[in-house]
Amino acid sequence: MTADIQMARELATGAGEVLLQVRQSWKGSDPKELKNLGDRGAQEWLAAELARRVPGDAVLSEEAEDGRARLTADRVWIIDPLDGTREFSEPPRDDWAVHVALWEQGDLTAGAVARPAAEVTYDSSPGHELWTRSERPIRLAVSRSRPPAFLHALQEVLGAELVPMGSAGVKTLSVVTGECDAYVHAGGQYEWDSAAPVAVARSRGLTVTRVDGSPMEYNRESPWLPDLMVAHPDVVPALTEALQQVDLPDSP
Ligand SMILES: Nc1ncnc2c1ncn2[C@@H]1O[C@H](COP(=O)(O)O)[C@@H](OP(=O)(O)O)[C@H]1O
Ligand SMILES: [Mg+2]
Repeated sequence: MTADIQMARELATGAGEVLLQVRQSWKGSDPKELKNLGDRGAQEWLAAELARRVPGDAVLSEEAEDGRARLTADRVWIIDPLDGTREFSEPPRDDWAVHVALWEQGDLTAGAVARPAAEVTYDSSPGHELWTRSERPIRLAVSRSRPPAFLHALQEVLGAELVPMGSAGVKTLSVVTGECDAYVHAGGQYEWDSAAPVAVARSRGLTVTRVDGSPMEYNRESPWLPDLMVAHPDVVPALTEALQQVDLPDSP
């Protein structure tokens, strides 16, 4: 494991501990307040750790203003301090995550996704064998709160099962573990929603592209990165064909 992957892992896990404490000590009744406390607590802890450990690196975070410095930086940490904010605010749900990725000169070079309430952290270190797919209907991970309309069409074309859950990180991890065969999203997301999950998924031998088959690219001027496909390689031909038959949302 490289030092950067180790650091991504420590940061994701550490922010997860902060989030668990926030959830445990919360005595309020408005879930919005819990969401805000979580977003802020994890962001503050991650920002302080990054400033202390790698003061020369740039940061792109869902919860901080986007400075231009990252566009000329060699190293950019792309972080989502709390992905699946909605699920975080619904204890005891555990389908929420912390995303920490590192982009260096054109590509993701490290990433970790923590699922604090499930007590697991996955990272992008090499050496993990891809799981073997057995014959079964294709299982697609899908947002539990706002499933994109095209997924129902995709489900029909493929004869697939939809598996609802919160968080882009958790959905990607469901493909990493073999619970699902693919996670296909379109219609809106940002770089921080997918960077760390994509780094982990690639390291496990999964296929990761935009829904049109083009590569996922990070640290672009606009952090808007509205679609992705993470899939076991065995289902990619069927998925690609099915995607051509459904109406995908426009990706501005
Ligand atoms: N249409 C859309 N536009 C912008 N962001 C979206 C989106 N659909 C999903 N996301 C983001 O992707 C993450 C996973 O969402 P979901 O669980 O519904 O699939 C959430 O991140 P956050 O929880 O960090 O805001 C959510 O905000
Ligand atoms: Mg997010």
